[in-house]
Amino acid sequence: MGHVTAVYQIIAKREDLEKKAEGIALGLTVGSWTDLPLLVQEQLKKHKGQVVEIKETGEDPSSGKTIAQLHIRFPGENFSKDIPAILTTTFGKLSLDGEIKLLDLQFDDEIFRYFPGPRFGIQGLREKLGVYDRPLVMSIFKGVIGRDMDYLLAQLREQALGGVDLVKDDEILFENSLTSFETRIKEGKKVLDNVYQEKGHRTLYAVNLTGKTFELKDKARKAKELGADILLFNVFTYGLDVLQALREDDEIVLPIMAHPAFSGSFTSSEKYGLSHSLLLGKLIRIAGADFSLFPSPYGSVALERDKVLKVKEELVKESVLKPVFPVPSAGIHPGLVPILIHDFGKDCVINAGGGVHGHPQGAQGGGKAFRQAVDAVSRGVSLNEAAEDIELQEAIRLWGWKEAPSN
Ligand SMILES: CSCCC(=O)C(=O)COP(=O)(O)O
Ligand SMILES: [Mg+2]
Repeated sequence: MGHVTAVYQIIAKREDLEKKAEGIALGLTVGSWTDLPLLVQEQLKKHKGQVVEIKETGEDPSSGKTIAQLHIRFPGENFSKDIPAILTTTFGKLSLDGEIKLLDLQFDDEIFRYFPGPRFGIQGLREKLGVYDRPLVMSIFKGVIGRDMDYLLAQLREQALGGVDLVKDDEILFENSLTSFETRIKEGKKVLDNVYQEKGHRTLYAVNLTGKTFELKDKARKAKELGADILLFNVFTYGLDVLQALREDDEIVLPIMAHPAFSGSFTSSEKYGLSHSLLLGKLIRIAGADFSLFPSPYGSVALERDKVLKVKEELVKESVLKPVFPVPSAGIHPGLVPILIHDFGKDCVINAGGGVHGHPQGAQGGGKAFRQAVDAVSRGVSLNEAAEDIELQEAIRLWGWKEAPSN
C-alpha cells in the first residue's frame, strides 16, 4: 500500500517537539496508542503513523522558540490514492493547529504510480512547436476585458507577428458575451493560421478554461473539438484534483497550463500553509499540468530566488513523471532574459504581459525584443552589444537590463 512522509516545519518549545510529533503521528492516524489493549495495537499497527525524524533548524527570533522539521510517515492503508485524501490526512485539521507549515510530501513508488503527471511535458510541447534549442517566449493578452472580438484578435495577431511561441489569456478573462470561450478558440485559430501562412511561425494559444467545476470537462472536450491548442487553468481556485481529472480525461488530451492565482493564500506565510515548492512544483506535477506559472525572483511580484529555484527543481528533476515547463512570470521585460536563462536554463518559458505590450513599438515590437534577447543570450552576446536588434535596444532603453552572474 506504500506510504507518504510529510515534512512539517513547526515552531515550539524544544522540550515539546517530541510530544508534538507523536501527537501528529497518532492524532492523524489511529488516535491513542499506549492505552490500547495489545490485541488492538496489533490490529491497528499497519495504520499507525510513525515519527521518522525530528530536526532542529533554527530559532524563531520573535518568540525564542525552536524551529524544527518533523518527518512523519503515514501508511497508505489509511487513505485513497488521491490528492484530497492525502492532503486531508497529512494536513487537514492539522493546518488549523498553530504555527505549522507543510514543507514537503515524499511519496514512495507505490503511491506515486497513482498519479499521471503531465501528458505532454517539456518534450511533447517542444514537438508541438518544433522549437528545441532555446527557452520559449510567451505573451499575455492585456486589457481585453470589455473589448470585442476584433480588438482581441488584433492583439493576438500583433503578439504572434512578434514571434512569440505562445499567447495566453489573462487569468481574469472569463466567459463573456463579447469574447466567448468558443469564439476565442475558433477565431483565434484562424488568426494564428494566417500568421503561420505569412511568416512560417507557429504560435499556440492557451485559452482560459473557466466556469463551474462540473461543467469544465464538457467545456474542455468542446475546446479540443474546436481545435484549441492549450488550456489555461486557475487550478488553485478549483483544486488540484480537478486539474488531475482534466489531465486524465482521454477525450480532452490538451496541454494544461497551471496559473498560480490564489496560491499565495496557501504559500506566502513563513509559518503557515504549504511551501511553494510543494504546491507550485511537486503537486502541480503529479496532478498533471504541462506548464507551471509562478512569480520570478526579479519581476513585480517577486519571490525569493531560493524558493523559486526549489519550485523549478520539483518541476524538472529526474522522475518517472514527465517534466513540467517552469514559467517564471510577473513584471518580466526583455532585459531580464539573461538572468532568467542563467537561473532556469533553456527549458523554461519566458512570459510577459506588460513587458510585451508596453514596448514603444507595441506588442509586435515587444515580442521581437524578447526573441532577440533570447537569441542574443543563446549566441553568448551581451544584450547591450546586440546593436542590430533595434526592438531589443528600445526595450533596454525603457526598462534597462540585468547581466547574469558569470558562474
Ligand atoms: C504571478 S505569475 C502570473 C503571471 C500573469 O498572469 C500576468 O498577467 C503577468 O503579467 P505581467 O504584465 O506582469 O507580465
Ligand atoms: Mg495575469
